[in-house]
Amino acid sequence: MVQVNTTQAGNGNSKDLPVVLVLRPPPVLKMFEDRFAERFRILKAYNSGLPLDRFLASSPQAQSATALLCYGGIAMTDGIPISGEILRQLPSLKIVVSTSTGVNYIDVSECRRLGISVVNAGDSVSEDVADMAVGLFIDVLRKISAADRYVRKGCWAASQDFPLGYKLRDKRVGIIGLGNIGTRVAKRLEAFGCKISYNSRKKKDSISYHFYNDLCELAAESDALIICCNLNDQTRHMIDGKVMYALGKHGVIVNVGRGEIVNEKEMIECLVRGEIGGAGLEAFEDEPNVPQELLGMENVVLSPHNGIFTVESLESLCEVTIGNLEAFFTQKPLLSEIMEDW
Ligand SMILES: O=CC(=O)O
Repeated sequence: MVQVNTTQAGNGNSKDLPVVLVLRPPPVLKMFEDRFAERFRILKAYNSGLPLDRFLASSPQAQSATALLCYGGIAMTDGIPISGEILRQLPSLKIVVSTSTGVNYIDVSECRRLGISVVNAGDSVSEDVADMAVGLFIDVLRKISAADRYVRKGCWAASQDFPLGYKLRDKRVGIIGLGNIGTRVAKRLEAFGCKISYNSRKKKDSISYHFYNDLCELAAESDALIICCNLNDQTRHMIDGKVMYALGKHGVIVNVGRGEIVNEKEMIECLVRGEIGGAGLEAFEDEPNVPQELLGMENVVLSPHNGIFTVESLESLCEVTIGNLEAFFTQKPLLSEIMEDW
């Protein structure tokens, strides 16, 4: 039997509170621990001093926990995949609360089979991720990061040439995944005078943007592809060399989804051979390891998967996470349940 220290700041009587199991603390829990601790008893597997398997098997509290709070797929952090193996070790589990939007690190079909609900960050961080996508795109076209390096290195003062950028207006942008984030990227870029088309699982009847079922066709008709979709078995490596070849020599790839949606090796080959024009990336296949080749490319803008990390987004993520947990414990409708397969 393992007793875990669940002592929480600002909580004198945590024993009466509903238990929430945490394997690794999500950034939002670290930032707002007091708010969580006022409402829930956080069962901190990471404080047990035991290997996870042993802790889960031997802790009566873990065995009776109905809610699991987790995160994953976001760099600068070290989330744990919520595999079928972990789920099967938690016989009382009824809900998995993800503080990430992407739930590719959760075995969602096993959750369904076991009757466990899954909720994610909902729409709480979409605005900021959309801003990041647009920011990366503008940076690639207008070379803002490259210009910053140029000034700092003294190249301006030394009268060295700086290459021309490209205008944003009139660019044809193909959005891949027109959900909460993709829709916002589209709205923002429309305001800049871009022409929007999209690809998603199915055509959306209420949307007037041109829909392409075929990614190569979308790429051939676009100056940039902005990846905003989920990672799943259908989308893994769907942006490959063929799609990039269709995008063409001036084409730009922006990825604010997950690294594995792009075939990174083929993207690097295309960039090296000049088969695409540039990339703005905040997601990589093996985060936080960014391939060495990308580090030296002036036409590539890199960001450490930090699209959601603003004060405001973490605040609203805290609200939706606590809201989902409270709804679950009081048998009210969940705020952001994942309804279909991802
Ligand atoms: O990548 C960010 C998220 O999934 O929330």
